[in-house]
Amino acid sequence: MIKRLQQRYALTEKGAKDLVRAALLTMLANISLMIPAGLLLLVLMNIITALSAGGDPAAGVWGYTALAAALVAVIYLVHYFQYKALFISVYDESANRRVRLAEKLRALPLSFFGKRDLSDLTSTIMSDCSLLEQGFSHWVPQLYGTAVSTVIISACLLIFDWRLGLAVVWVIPVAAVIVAASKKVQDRYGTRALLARRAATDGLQELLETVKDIKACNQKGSYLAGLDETLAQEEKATVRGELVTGVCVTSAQALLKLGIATTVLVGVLLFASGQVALPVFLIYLIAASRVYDPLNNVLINMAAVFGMQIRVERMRAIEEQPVQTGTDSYSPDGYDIAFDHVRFAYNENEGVLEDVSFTAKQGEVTALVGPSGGGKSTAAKLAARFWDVDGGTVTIGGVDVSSVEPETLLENYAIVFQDVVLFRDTVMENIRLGRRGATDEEVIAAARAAQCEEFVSRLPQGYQTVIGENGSTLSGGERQRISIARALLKDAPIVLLDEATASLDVENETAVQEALSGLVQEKTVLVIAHRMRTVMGADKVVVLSEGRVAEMGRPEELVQSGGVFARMVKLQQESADWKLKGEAGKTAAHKA
Ligand SMILES: Nc1ncnc2c1ncn2[C@@H]1O[C@H](COP(=O)(O)OP(=O)(O)OP(=O)(O)O)[C@@H](O)[C@H]1O
Repeated sequence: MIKRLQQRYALTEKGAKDLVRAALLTMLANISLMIPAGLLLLVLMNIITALSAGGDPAAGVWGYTALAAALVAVIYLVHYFQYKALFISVYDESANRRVRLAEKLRALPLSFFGKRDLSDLTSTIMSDCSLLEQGFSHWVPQLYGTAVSTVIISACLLIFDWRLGLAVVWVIPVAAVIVAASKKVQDRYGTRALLARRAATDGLQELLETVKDIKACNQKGSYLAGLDETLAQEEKATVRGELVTGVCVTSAQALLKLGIATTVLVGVLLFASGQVALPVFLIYLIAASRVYDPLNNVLINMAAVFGMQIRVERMRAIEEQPVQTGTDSYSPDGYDIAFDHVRFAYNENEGVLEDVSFTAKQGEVTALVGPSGGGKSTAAKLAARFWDVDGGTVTIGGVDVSSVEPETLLENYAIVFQDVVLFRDTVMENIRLGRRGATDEEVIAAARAAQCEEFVSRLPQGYQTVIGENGSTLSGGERQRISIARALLKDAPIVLLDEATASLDVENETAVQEALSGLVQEKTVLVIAHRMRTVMGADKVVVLSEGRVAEMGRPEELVQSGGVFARMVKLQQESADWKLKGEAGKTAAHKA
């Protein structure tokens, strides 16, 4: 049973055991609430017997009082343990689930994130986790616990007096059949509402991310009309879902109320014909409401329990994703990066790299150049095992990167990407990310070498200034210099630079180039650069065009050979002579 619960609700073994414990304690709590009715019956029967025999109706009052006090203590204890089982252990499992999910996301390859919508992932991590937390503390144990306690109490009621018992319990299986029969419909409408809500969240997130471009393109009206439509669809789907649930649940609840009526009817008939005593009749009336109360609660939450399954599936889909694994320690022979007949595609049948072979030697700068979309960034990312190749191998000092655990592998890489990621933290901490544990002096030295000093000194609190989300308070060039400082601080044997100096002005670029020359000494440097100034200083150029190596060699040799590279150099020289010219309100490119 534990295994089945684990599978059904994506729980750990401990989580499943806690769920069973919580359900058992809920069952006990429900049953314990019936005990006062039993005691009341006992007291009433004794009083009636005493009165009819002319005895003292108050006899045994102290005994009953002591029994009642003991029962209160038992009920309190059962509810105390139920509370602990429901909330404390369920929240433990929930915390573990979140940590497990975060660990999993950390270990997943980038290909996974490329295929998943970010807002969908965020909602799985945030809202699905919260909903499951609520489900396992408020709904699921109650569902199972109430199901068992209802069967037990119903059996007792039927055994004690089957006629009154039947009058109370007949509605329960009928209500259960209504709910079970409506499960499919509730599932269908619940899923539609969830998908519509996701589409609305996606739309809102996209709006927030792209509001600048939408305004710039003057598309606010048409974009908002589309978003309005998505929100209207969500509203419609949610209302329909609620309506279906409402109809099913209210029908089942109304039926339960009918049970009280049949109990009264049967009870009055039996009492009038002298077949049951008044206290028994009254106790069945009390028992009826006690049985129906927890059932009512379960019915209210039934739709939510049905809806939980979709979220469990989404959670499980993430948990079952294959992760990139590998050894935690490796001993490469130097740090040459070698691509050997590498084949790679992001999506099936859409090859990006085909039969790519080249070596970036340690102590040299290897420049990847070529037309846009040729596969330069992809090759650099494969070198750091952001993705795994589909064919061939990528090795570092002779060790296949796919055999090394990604985090261990990345310890040997300093990477500067085109799209710099900064955190809402101080400049100091943003740079320290390059090497945790670096002293303030080391951070400042790296920042100086990356030409950050000049703009940091202008910030209100210098290195302690908190920069906005993703460095929004800094210019593109400043963000990139922080990223270079990080790489300098890391001082790793392999350096990957993707258009590292693209956002810098000429003056800063020269300074940063100097800093980078210090960084790259004795290292394996793979640089992606469109600017020929950067490329001509490289030891080796690999021209990637349409995913294949078109040419390879020293830059001067390639210029001489008159191939693709020579053509690129010529084009860049020509483009340096072009300028924009405004003419009668029109701006056009003309050759000067
Ligand atoms: N995450 C991704 N998912 C799917 N396709 C991608 C992804 N990243 C890149 N591509 C595709 O792979 C091809 C190579 O892209 P890549 O970024 O490696 O080229 P590049 O030579 O670095 O281009 P650029 O010089 O413009 O940066 C392109 O067709 C691109 O559309």
